Amino acid sequence: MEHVIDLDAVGQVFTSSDGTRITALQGVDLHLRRNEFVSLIGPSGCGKSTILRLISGLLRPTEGLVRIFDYPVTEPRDEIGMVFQKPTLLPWLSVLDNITFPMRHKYGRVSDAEHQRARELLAMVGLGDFGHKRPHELSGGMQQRVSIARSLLHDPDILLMDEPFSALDALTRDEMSFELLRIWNERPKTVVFVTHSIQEALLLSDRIVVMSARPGKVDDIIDVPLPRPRNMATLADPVFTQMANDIRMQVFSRAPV
Ligand SMILES: Nc1ncnc2c1ncn2[C@@H]1O[C@H](COP(=O)(O)OP(=O)(O)OP(=O)(O)O)[C@@H](O)[C@H]1O
Repeated sequence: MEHVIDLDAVGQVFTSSDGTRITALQGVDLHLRRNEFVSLIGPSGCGKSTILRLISGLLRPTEGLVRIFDYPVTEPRDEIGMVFQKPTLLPWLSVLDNITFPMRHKYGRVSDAEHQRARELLAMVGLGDFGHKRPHELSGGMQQRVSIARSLLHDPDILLMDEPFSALDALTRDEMSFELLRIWNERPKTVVFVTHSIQEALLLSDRIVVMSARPGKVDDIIDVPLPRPRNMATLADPVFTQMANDIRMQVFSRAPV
């Protein structure tokens, strides 16, 4: 099985402003396959976002090795798209210009083909008629759709998503999960998805990485055998309910009191 992302014995120690050393990650081994959907869950501060930053090349590990397509990660790369908790759109640009902004920023220009692709992506996330609007004219869910479209403009092989739906209301959140599954189905890629929601992780993932409290380690990697395509009926599947309970017990039993 081909690995797209490899973390070998990765450790991360931060030195805080008062000189205290914080071991955020210790001995993390992770091997993620092409086009699989993997969620990271675990208690607050166990290093989930740190893992995304290491994969993205925004951070270099203090121990061990991070590789993408077998090459050590030394800097941010074009094969990777990122979506954060907040949509981080530029308020003075139109929705379409927000989507093409990273290209314009990096290469100084945006080709006609990229403009066309931006319009297609906007249609794909259900906002075909909103390209000329400004971000403040859109709801939170719509803004997050724009940031997903932006992350897909250069058709990355890897999509890193850091609690992308956590700022949304429960209904929009479910809707966005199904939408993400549809997009992932249309444009398969390796997705690493950080969430605090066990349900969200189960609904979306092929595998769930359960992390233990700081110093963050991989506690368990759980295969999710639920059939695809997943939909509303998946939420009522007895396997879903049982797994959600089991994982909840596992996470709580490891969390610091
Ligand atoms: N730049 C930094 N300097 C110092 N400490 C840091 C830095 N970045 C992260 N940390 C610490 O490393 C630990 C892991 O942080 P990280 O944000 O990866 O956790 P997380 O699991 O994503 O947390 P949450 O679920 O609350 O978002 C935390 O204790 C955090 O305070």
